[in-house]
Amino acid sequence: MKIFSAKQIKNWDSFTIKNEPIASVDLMERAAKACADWILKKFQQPTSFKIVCGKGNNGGDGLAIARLLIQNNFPVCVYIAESPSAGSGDFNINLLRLKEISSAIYFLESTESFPAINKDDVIIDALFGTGLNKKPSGIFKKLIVHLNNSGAQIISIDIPSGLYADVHSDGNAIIQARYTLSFQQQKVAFLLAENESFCGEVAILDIGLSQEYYNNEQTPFELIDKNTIEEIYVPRKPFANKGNYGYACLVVGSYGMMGAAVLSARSCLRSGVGKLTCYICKEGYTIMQTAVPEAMCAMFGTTFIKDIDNLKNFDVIGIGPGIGRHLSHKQLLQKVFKNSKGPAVLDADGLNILSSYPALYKSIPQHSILTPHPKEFDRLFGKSENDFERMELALKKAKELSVYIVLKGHHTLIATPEGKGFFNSTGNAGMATAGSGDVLTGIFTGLLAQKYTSLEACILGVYLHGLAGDIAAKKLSKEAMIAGDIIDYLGDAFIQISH
Ligand SMILES: NC(=O)C1=CN([C@@H]2O[C@H](COP(=O)(O)OP(=O)(O)OC[C@H]3O[C@@H](n4cnc5c(N)ncnc54)[C@H](O)[C@@H]3O)[C@@H](O)[C@H]2O)[C@H](O)CC1
Ligand SMILES: [K+]
Repeated sequence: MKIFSAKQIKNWDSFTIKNEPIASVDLMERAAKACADWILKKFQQPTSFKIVCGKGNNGGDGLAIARLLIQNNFPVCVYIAESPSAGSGDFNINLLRLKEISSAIYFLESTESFPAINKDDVIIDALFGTGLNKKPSGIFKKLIVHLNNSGAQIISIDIPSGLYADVHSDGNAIIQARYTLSFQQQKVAFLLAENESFCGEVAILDIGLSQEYYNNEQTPFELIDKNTIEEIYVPRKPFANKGNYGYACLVVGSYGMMGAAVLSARSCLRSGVGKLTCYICKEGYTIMQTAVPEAMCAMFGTTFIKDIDNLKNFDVIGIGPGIGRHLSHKQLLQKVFKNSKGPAVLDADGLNILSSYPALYKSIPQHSILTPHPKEFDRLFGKSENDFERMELALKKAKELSVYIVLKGHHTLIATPEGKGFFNSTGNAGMATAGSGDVLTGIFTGLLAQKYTSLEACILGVYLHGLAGDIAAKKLSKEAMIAGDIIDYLGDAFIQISH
């Protein structure tokens, strides 16, 4: 699904009003109804709601939600943060509607008028939405701090007030929501780790914005969902043999780090590759042959891989998991780059070695997949001040080097050479465990060998990896699951996407 900017969302709103057509106040009612329905499912009597509104359309949503909750017999008090500017048209209409059924409407003009909040109250934050255009200051800033300090649960409408939807919210006072009820689609800000403490659990509510606008509007950002996967996944052919699914090579492991090698080899095989050879060190031979009998082994070096040959036989080479950092690995990388038939997969120490020799960047095979976590990314391309800056840098470097950068995180970002950014929607905190990156490298290598393009391998790979992790977490808990479990549930993940 495409992800639009705040400006595009405003245009989407206007397009829907004009073309559905629907009166803007009725669209606001639809949004408020979707929120009220969600709230009524979650909270029972005698929950008392304190609804804090600005004077824009986000505040208008808050007033309409107040009316709907009162009509469902909940105790509701409404607080409107005063400002010199007049309320928006739909805010004013909803204020009149609310006044007909409630007198518990208070205007906040100074800190003295801030309400006392009970820990059991539920606050609904409708102060600012996507129309936030400057840092909250004065009474707004103080109000945000007051609400955060109350200890009560906060439900933010559309976006936690104070947070910008698509740029870094540098030092802003921002609501720390327990839940965010956002309209129609995710916002880029929700997908970046730096905003984790503000958004809470995000629910996306469908308010029926125009499909035509969605189809025609261009945006660099997309959220990978089941529809994206359906377009990419290719079922196996009944008459296939192992030759149809490619020959992969993994350059992995060293003394003390054979676990990484085993994990990447197993996940590569579980991703459907036809044949796999692992280049490993002598000490790893018995380990690999015993743990992964389906893979062939070639030994080079004693405690670490020193040199390799015959790389031309392979459809794809993945390098990095567990290889450690040794001086001779520069030559190893050069050999891989020189002999790759097509794109390669670079991970872990493969990336760390690369970052020590920037002169090698330009010889990375076109459309290779680089899979750094934020620290590895910073080592490769320099430090970023915040997640938005890092995201922009990933897009810039992907274009410059003509590679796919898979920036790993809760919502892993795939930055493409065409300047697009795909966020993953599967995965969970249980996957923050040693070895889960090695599993991802194996999956990418296996998918590339099967002739998925680099973009397809990236999208399908991160989605399957996260989905297998989600299944593992459900069966085993986020705490107890380990990287090997992600591999064990890859089969269930394939079954889910193929039905
Ligand atoms: N997207 C949709 O389809 C729908 C969205 N709805 C809701 O509308 C808001 C966006 O409303 P808008 O009026 O454009 O902006 P806000 O309510 O976010 O507030 C803007 C308001 O406040 C002023 N302002 C902005 N920043 C500051 C600041 N730091 N300090 C003081 N004042 C500030 C600004 O000038 C405006 O006057 C969206 O989020 C949804 O909640 C519709 O209800 C339904 C469809
Ligand atoms: K809000």
